[in-house]
Amino acid sequence: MASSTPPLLLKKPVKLACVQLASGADKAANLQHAADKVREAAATGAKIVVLPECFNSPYGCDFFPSYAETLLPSPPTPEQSPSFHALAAMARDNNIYLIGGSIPELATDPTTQKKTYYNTSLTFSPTGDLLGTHRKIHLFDISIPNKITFKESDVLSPGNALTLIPLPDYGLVAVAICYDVRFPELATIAARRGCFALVYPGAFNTTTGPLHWRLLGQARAVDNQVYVALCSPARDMTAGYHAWGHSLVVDPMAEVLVEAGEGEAIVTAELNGERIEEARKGIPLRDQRRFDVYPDVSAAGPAGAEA
Ligand SMILES: NC(=O)CCC(=O)C(=O)O
Repeated sequence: MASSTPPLLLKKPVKLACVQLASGADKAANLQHAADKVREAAATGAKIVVLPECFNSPYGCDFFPSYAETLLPSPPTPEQSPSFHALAAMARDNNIYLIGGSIPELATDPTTQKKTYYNTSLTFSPTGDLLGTHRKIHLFDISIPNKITFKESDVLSPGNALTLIPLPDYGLVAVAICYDVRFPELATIAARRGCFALVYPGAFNTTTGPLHWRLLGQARAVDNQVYVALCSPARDMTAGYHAWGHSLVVDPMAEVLVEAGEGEAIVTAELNGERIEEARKGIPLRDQRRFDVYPDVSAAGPAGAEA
């Protein structure tokens, strides 16, 4: 009997671009600059374009409330969320899938008027329709003496759902944000549910960036035999937070296909479903797992609230 070949997770090859964007304090200027850079990225032939974490504001707890936008009910009005409408237009005008980095989100309880803030990523289709929303699940709370202390949870609340977004032309993509990359279970669950790529808008810093950014990108790729894209803001030494930069794309064998420096840049890579299948045939982890010895983290639990 002929053995059946599994369908490719990525239906056809696609160019993905990470836009390592320089942003400042002026939101309108940031949105205009993002639109210019997304157009430039699309002109390279990229059909999936990724922006960085907090692309429309400086990154920091002091900034989240004043830059936050209301996203629900969806679609918001242009007054509630200029960034939502700017991202939708960028996707539509360039005929691309746009993984729109992240923005601070404000959710106001209609009964109590209590305000809750999230770090939220929006993904749009080439027709400008919202395909998925990810609220950062793992908040960036760290303290490394004499180096860096950061506590997103002082202001932000965590999201509670893994996000898998179907891109009709290509397949499923998993979107998570920055510190989420440190949690391998999240990536593994997304990969076992069939994504071809794990995409993380991020903003690592100059202490952990050199040690962990590339390593984590490669680790998530080699663990899961999928593509990984990490997209950072450009470094700005005049800002309060110094982003690491080094946006990159890693292939399913953990080879870094492309990596930016610290300044503004657009990096692109071709993703091909055959590469995922080759990696999985050559090193057949998927057939060798020992769920009789350890549990399958993707089998149970509440993590599955997809886009
Ligand atoms: N914005 C973030 O989540 C930063 C994460 C980070 O720098 C890390 O070391 O993790």
